[in-house]
Amino acid sequence: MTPLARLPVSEAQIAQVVSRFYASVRAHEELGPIFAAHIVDWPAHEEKIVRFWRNALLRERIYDGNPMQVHRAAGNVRPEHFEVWLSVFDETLFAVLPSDLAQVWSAIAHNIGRALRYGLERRATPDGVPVLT
Ligand code: HEM
Repeated sequence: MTPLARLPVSEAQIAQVVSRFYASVRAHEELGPIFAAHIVDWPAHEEKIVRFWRNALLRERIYDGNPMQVHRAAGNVRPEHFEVWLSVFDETLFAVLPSDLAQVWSAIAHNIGRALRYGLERRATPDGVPVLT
């Protein structure tokens, strides 16, 4: 599959994954409080994330946010959280979707997670020089 190919996933499947994933996140001992510190309107958050995934997987131009900036600005999102987030996400994908589809979406999520994590690790200093810690 080329990087620009659309994944054979339906809008309904994306909505189902997002809804089930955030239900698990809300109940998760470590992730729950991180999100609770930011999200007051869960339906609005989930709608935004559905648009994010429809943009990433179906190439629909319906999300134009900046996740890198949002995660940096959140203040309580740390690089080590990505592993936990991705394991809950994988659990959700394989529970909801046929496994070949879950596999491909999972690989895409891990790539995005790697990029976001890298962005968090390279925290910029006031003079613009990244701190590589
Ligand atoms: C592959 C991994 C991840 C993806 C694809 C992802 C995606 C997103 C997206 C698209 C948003 C909305 C950005 C916007 O407002 O436009 C968001 C918000 C958020 N994410 Fe993530 N995320 C990931 C990992 C994480 C992790 C590891 C954490 C921390 C445990 C996290 C915590 C949050 C929080 C708290 C918000 C809401 C921030 C706010 O509205 O102030 N995310 N995420």
